[in-house]
Amino acid sequence: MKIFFRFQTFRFIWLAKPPGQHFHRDHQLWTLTLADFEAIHRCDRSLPKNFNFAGDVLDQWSQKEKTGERPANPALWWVNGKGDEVKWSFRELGSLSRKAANVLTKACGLRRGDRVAVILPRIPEWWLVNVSCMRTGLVFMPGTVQLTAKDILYRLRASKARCIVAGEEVAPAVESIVSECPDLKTKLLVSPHSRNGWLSFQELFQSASEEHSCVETGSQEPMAIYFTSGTTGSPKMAQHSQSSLGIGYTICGRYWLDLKSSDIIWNMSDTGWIKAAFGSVFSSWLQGACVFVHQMTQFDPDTFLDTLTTYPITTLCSAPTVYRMLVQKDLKRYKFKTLRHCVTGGEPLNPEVLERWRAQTGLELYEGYGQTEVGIICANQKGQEIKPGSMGKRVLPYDVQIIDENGSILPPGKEGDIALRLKSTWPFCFFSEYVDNPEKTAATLRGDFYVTGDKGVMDSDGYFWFVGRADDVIITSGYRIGPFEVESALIEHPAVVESAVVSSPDPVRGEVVKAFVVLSAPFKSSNPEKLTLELQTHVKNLTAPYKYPRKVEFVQELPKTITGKIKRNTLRDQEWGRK
Ligand SMILES: Nc1ncnc2c1ncn2[C@@H]1O[C@H](COP(=O)(O)OP(=O)(O)OP(=O)(O)O)[C@@H](O)[C@H]1O
Repeated sequence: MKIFFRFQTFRFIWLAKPPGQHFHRDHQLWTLTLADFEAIHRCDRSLPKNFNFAGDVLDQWSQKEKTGERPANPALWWVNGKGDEVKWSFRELGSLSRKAANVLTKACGLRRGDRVAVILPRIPEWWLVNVSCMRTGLVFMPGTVQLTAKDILYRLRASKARCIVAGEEVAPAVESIVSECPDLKTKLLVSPHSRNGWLSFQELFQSASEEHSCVETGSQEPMAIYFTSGTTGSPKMAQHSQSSLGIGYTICGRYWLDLKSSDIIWNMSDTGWIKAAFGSVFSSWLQGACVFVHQMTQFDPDTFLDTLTTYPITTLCSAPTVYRMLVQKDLKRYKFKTLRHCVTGGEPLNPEVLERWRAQTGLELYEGYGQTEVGIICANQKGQEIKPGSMGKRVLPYDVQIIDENGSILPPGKEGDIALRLKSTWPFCFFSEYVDNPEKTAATLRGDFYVTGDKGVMDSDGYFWFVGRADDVIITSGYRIGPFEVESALIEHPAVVESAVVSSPDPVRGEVVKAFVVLSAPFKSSNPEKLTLELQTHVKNLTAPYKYPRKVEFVQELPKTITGKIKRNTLRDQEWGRK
């Protein structure tokens, strides 16, 4: 409720001023267009020397609003399910983020290039702080509110952050470790209440000026640091530039998300992950679309479906795990009047889930494949035929290939490492480096390629098929087995909600396939031995028989990262007694 009133006040202040009075033309306006950005992707045009997403993109949309060239669609539409709502136009976002920029530079004394850790839930301030970091040249480092004190300590120390912006959810955790972070100078609290030792964002914001000139950042200047999901180890700090994020998501916003300025996109990602930057900032705002946010603290299928039927959302972006849960419901009961485009990624999407989504909603599900480091690499783009189970075709400007251990390109149909060919220069939409970790950055290279660490196959039509993370591939009796194929076979059985397939030690074969299975409600009390046999026969009938899980364990849930990805390595370590 507090947030609502606060922002209603901002809105009132803004509307009380004559339109345009506080509009700033910071630099470069309209020297670059979306067509230019696409030309950069196609390598038909070089990167501009300077680029700033706030000045060169957001302020352009603000200008278009002024001249009526953009539909009357908010830039940000936030709800919390309790009746509170915030709607900002691009002009409002511009004016509010200039105030926030002054809070960061004047009141907090931060300087261009300083790193700012931002641990906020899905509240409008997250977008304000993000855009104000762009305006001031500060390096934005988001983290999820689910981080523990230990996680926060790791992030603050590794990044040498100068400032942390957080809410009350994590303030006690920050206080418990702050003495171990000598580089941290400022703690900025986003809350209606004050707290000892913290500056109050709300108070400083109220009195901050709207006058601010956007910093003229270089295209390759650092813009953000993203910690990877930590699916396979400690999160790595992938640093992105103004252009890698600010221009690099043009093609996928246009052709994968199929966005136009009249669209309203609901991207479910937590604010701590690059998927939030991708879907709720860059891809969408490059196209001038409205970003819809529901501040759900926990995913709840019923609230989710109500939201989708209540608001005029046109585009949905969510992880496969969400679609896996949704297809358990009777979706035919819901009318999604405006929804027309659904995408997913971050994990493999089982073909069974795609088929069930299609059958129940009449909508396609467009899968994309990407990484924090390099953005979207492959996707089923609008207009392309979808092959269920495939991640689609390569996305410009990437030249995606399957290579062997020597860096040689493998022919279609052969399994190998999914890799991106590097021309003479580092692609502009790549991360710049893993901060302070040149060895890790160098380890991603093999000959002329950047190696993703995933195994896959390309077919003769140029579609890519995910086999598994390189470490997840199971080698048994000389056969190589990708967990995804076995999991996809298992989920076709009505007893299986989801599963994780890993290697397990075996005295004869070295390792064998083991499946951890979460059962659907009607099968929860089945006889385990009988059901194991049934599932094994089912997999043998659907895939090459040697892939069937020799061991099956029924579990209540699977270990997952905060982003919802299955942590197969945890189960594998457990099997091999490595814990
Ligand atoms: N459509 C997809 N199908 C299969 N796997 C996917 C898909 N999209 C993403 N992934 C997986 O997610 C990985 C990228 O995720 P992210 O950048 O969040 O880091 P992470 O690899 O999960 O974490 P860490 O590097 O810390 O272990 C990809 O390398 C791939 O393994």
